[in-house]
Amino acid sequence: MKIAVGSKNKAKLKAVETVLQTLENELDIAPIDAPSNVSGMPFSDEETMKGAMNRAEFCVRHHNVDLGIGLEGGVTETPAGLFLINWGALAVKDQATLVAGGARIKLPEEIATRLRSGEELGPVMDDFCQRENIRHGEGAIGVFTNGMVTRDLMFTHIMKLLVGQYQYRS
Ligand SMILES: O=P(O)(O)OP(=O)(O)OP(=O)(O)OC[C@H]1O[C@@H](n2cnc3c(O)ncnc32)[C@H](O)[C@@H]1O
Ligand SMILES: [Mg+2]
Repeated sequence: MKIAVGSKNKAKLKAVETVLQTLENELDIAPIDAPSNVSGMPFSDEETMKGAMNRAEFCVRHHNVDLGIGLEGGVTETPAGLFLINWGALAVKDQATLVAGGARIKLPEEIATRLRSGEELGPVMDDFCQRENIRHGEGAIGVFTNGMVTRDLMFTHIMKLLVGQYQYRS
């Protein structure tokens, strides 16, 4: 099975490999710089979902693959504060794109304030933790859940929701 993933982020690629390996041994997974065509820091469910769908659909439009996967992180305002959110999309040529949402947690007010003034979560997290490339590893969700749910585990759940829907439809 040929798969293109619209990202080179390590946490995203790990989740895609983990879940697709349970389907088939012969996997050909290509990481692609697919444009999300949304802002670098999406600020709503709608925008984050659109980013995931755009990445997945770009993969099947521009590459000869069976499946295109798009995973996108963002934030959204709620009555309880600014929440970290994630969406995933699975595209197959000439079929409706499947979507699924991930676990969400409230970000600390110190982080939320910086995002509301226009900064991106990736660099803000590295600065906050005084470490590099948190977005490729445990992610903000891993940091603020004490490692209980890391970014790759959260994306693994989204991937299971996508692949399960794909199997149900087939
Ligand atoms: O290379 P891509 O696939 O774009 O991966 P990314 O890490 O930039 O991830 P997204 O574009 O999906 O996320 C949008 C922004 O939010 C940041 N972000 C999202 N989730 C994060 C997390 O759990 N930890 C740190 N940064 C995160 C990310 O670094 C971007 O600045
Ligand atoms: Mg990004």
